[in-house]
Amino acid sequence: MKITDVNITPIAMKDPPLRNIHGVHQPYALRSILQVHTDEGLTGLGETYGDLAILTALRKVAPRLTGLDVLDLNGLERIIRETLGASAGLATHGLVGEASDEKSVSTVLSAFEIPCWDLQGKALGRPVVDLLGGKVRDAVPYSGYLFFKPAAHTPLPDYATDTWGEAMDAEGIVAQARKMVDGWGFKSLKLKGGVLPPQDEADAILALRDEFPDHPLRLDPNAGWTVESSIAVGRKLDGVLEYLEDPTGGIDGMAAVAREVSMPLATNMCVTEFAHVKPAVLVDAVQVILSDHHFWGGLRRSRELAGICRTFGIGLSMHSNSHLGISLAAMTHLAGAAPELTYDCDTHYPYLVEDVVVQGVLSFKDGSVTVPDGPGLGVELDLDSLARLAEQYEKCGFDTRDDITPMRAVQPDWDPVIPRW
Ligand SMILES: O=C([O-])C(=O)C[C@H](O)[C@@H](O)C(=O)[O-]
Ligand SMILES: [Mg+2]
Repeated sequence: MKITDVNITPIAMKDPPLRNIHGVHQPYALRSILQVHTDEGLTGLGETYGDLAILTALRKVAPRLTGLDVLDLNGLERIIRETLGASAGLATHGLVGEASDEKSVSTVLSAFEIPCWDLQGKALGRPVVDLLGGKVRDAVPYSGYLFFKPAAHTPLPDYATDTWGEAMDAEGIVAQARKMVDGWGFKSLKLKGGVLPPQDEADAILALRDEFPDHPLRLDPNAGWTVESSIAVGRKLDGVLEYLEDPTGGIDGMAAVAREVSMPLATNMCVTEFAHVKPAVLVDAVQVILSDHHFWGGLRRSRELAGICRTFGIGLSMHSNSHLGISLAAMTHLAGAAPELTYDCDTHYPYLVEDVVVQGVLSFKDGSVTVPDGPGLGVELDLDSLARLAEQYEKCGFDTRDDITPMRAVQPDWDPVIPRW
């Protein structure tokens, strides 16, 4: 089956004012939706970041894929490397570690690899999870992702504010967690930190522990703390956290914290490509790696990462960014076939109010998503929704994720310094 044509559609989806170390989410999050058409009349779906630099790279690669066999993933990688050249360097928003040429290649590779898996599954009449070796679980557990947030964006966007309300202290976070747990059934909780002083965030975790005595808890300040602050929080939360995620920056910084705290340290910032694994292992910097097929190079590479984690006794979890149903399906197939993945995966999905896939296939029950059993990814594009979100992209006025500028609308002297505390 050969690729005949590729459509890449940038879309914008409404997104609540979620806070993080950089600032606050814009009122619209951007994604690129890929439709890869073939000479057998089948179309494969994909979803990745919508930032202009990535969109430009995708558009450069797409015409060169005509004639490629959808099973030839090595050929796909070769074309991408040839097209992007040695200086592929796409800037990232910084919350997933440093940009690099290799990471850019991996990001673009993943974007096209997912539709190829979708096509392979559709051609065989089998779900992607079967192509990855078969199910090790019928449903993939996700964790409830908590964010400090104001009630509304500043300035107010042209749509109604979200239903989550304000959560700028421990009480607000517990209320948000209650909604997540009661509404979605999540069995574990992750708090996005780096917003309040570390001791206040530790207090929010302790409040969550009181309210949810049996839920594994995680805290992730995106490298917002010094080594000293990280150790202080780690000691305060001894026995409370399932893992502490990226408390501080860099492999050496994480190693210094790891030596002094009892809980595992997790990362989606200091080990984000294969070249980072060896230096991290040598100093035992991280005990859990959060995979993310979007920047680790797709499903095949994510399986390789899982094998490396198994080899070195490193735990495997899964990272997320604001995403839609195509990505949720890909994440669920991958996790559904990965025995190494023993932690609940991250997802931003509860914050989503609109999607490009036909509803009904992907739903959360008891915090888990059943692995779709239709051919390929098992999800179908809703063309009307795609057109509406594409129009929203044209009108929204953003072409790149930027959490700093909207923060300055609230606090003009905002300085996104890392580490902050
Ligand atoms: O685990 C993480 O670091 C993330 O999920 C990064 C995201 O960009 C998150 O910080 C967000 O959505 O603001
Ligand atoms: Mg993280």
